[in-house]
Amino acid sequence: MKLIHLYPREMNIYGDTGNVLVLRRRLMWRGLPVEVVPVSIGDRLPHDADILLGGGGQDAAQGEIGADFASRGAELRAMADDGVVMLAICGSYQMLGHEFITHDGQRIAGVGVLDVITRGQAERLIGNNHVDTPDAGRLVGYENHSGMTELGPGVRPLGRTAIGRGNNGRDHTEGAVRDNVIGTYLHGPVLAKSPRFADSLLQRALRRRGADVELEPLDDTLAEQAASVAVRRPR
Ligand SMILES: NC(=O)CC[C@H](N)C(=O)O
Repeated sequence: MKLIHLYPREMNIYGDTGNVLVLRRRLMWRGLPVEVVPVSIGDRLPHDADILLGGGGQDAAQGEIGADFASRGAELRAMADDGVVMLAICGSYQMLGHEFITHDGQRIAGVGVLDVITRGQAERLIGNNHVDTPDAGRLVGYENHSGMTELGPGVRPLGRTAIGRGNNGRDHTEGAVRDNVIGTYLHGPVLAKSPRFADSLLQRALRRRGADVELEPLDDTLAEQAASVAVRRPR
């Protein structure tokens, strides 16, 4: 498996890089070969990627990578159409959408992989959050964003948020999905406390390669204990 880690320096708040480590480790535990390729400003995007991961960032960091990210639009859309698995957290989620207008009016162009648009507001949505997905278990994480994201008809929500504020604090949706592309506001890193969801990403990537094997079960007792403590925390 080839994992692409987008902008590891600029887009890594609340330990989102942990998502890369979790996937890498879950593959290694099963004896499956894995390579992680960091892609920063100006680097070539490998076209044989299986999974692409991007973390959250401050508005300023999103501005810094904005032009470089936007220049990769055609490549990223082609990869998404080709079934590459993508997990984009918060700032990267916003930038996979059509655009992000920051709270102070700066327009950061997105790449239109996800049919969502985001506008910043004065109040930030902050706190613990979790969502139940229909087919990949519970995601447990933490949100902190000024951007309010509205979903278009080209995506479906990742799940419904009961306690958190999710995409926009209004419609109880959290995240967005199309094909194998998933965006979410959940930091944490989210995959550390969502082992079933982590495996569902690996399973999608293996299936796309024609290796529709069942992943060997792992002992996720600690991750599940951490998740059950986290969901009982106050928001
Ligand atoms: N946590 C994040 O990635 C924040 C994203 C964006 N800067 C916002 O505030 O909405």
